[in-house]
Amino acid sequence: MSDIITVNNLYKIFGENPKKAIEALEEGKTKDEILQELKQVVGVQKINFSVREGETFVLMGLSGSGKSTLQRLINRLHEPTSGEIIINGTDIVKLNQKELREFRRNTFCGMVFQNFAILPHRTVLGNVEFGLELQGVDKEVRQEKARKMIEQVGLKGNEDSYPSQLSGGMQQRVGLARGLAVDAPILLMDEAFSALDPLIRRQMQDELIELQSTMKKTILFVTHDLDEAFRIGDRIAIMKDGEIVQIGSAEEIISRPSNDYVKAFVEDMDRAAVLTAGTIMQPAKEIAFTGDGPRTILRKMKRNGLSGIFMIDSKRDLKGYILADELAENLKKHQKEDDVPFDKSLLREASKVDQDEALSDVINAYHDSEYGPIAVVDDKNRLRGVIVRGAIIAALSQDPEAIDEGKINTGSPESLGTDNTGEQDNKS
Ligand SMILES: Nc1ncnc2c1ncn2[C@@H]1O[C@H](COP(=O)(O)OP(=O)(O)OP(=O)(O)O)[C@@H](O)[C@H]1O
Repeated sequence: MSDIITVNNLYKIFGENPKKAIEALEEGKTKDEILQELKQVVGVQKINFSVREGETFVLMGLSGSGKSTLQRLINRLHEPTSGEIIINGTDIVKLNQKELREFRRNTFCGMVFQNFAILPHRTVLGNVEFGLELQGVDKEVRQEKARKMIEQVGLKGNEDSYPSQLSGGMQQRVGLARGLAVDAPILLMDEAFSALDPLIRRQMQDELIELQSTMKKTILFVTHDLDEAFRIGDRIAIMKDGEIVQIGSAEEIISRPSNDYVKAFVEDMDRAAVLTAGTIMQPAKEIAFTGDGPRTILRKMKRNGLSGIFMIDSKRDLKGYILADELAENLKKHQKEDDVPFDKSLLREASKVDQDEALSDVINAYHDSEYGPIAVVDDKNRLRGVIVRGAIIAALSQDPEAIDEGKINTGSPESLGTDNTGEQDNKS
């Protein structure tokens, strides 16, 4: 995916003397000190990031952290104090007003706001076609597009209703349909779902994810809600005092917060719902191959102190799990033979999860597993890694270093249930 928006060293100072404020920032003064001493408000500072085409990129932060200011700079509703904003190869800071109008029309779908900002005297259809009308699209074409979009957001049958006849959730669908109907690559959403009650809000988030999977717009979404950011964002930029303090996927931010501020922020998150099997797995260091003889496999296990081992074929296709005790028992029966083939009845079904499955699913798989480690596979059943009990505990214990090191935490959380896997856990 190529970058559609690139922002370089962007500043926005509100006040009469922005140059002085930027100098003070460079000297290390804080936003508060600059407000006190210079009476200048730092909107955003030292902003550098890129958004990829088709990505849902979320600006997240507390009130006053600068997220709305940053979003408004991106379509130049605010004039930057300094810096570059390159969209599709054009530095929009350099455009004159006429060029800017044209550029906006072809680039932005318009904005979806918290207060819906729909026109009260227009019907649903009239509202949804409005953006296309501004673009100068013919009535017939725009109404056909608008009707399609109304259907996609689940409002079919309400084309002729007026906003006052609709619930909050329905009004926001109108706003969303209006934004999405416009044939432009970037959709800006500012706290779009914040006024909705929690259940409807979640529904709208799900629908946005669903719509986005077919529409593939680039969405720049502002929210103060971390749950929302993590649910819908491919990547999230966390802002504080006008600065971006971390950019990453939900998993990256949760498992590796860049500083104490972010760490405190994500502490209350439901980590089990956000981390995936792929994030917490470790490489499968010792594996048995289908061509290996049983003695070789047993030697491998003994050498590494393993009580079980996964077997794969030459394409890494996962074949099953072998228990050392059972293999040793089986080999005793063939002590005097030279060339013993591997007895396929020793191959047990491996406990496995897909690499994209959430930690909560991994925990369930662990519960159901009879013999310990969980294999992590891709969509072709190829072995990608293993998850041992210690990694699950480390992931739940909010200790990023423990995840890196696969460190065992001796505290056994009830959520993992009975430890029927004994010593084999950390050994595959
Ligand atoms: N037009 C303006 N004039 C002066 N200061 C402004 C203006 N707009 C924003 N600010 C200041 O810039 C800073 C960032 O504000 P901004 O609205 O971008 O934050 P936010 O993270 O979007 O917060 P919220 O969620 O409350 O909207 C704040 O200190 C705010 O007071």
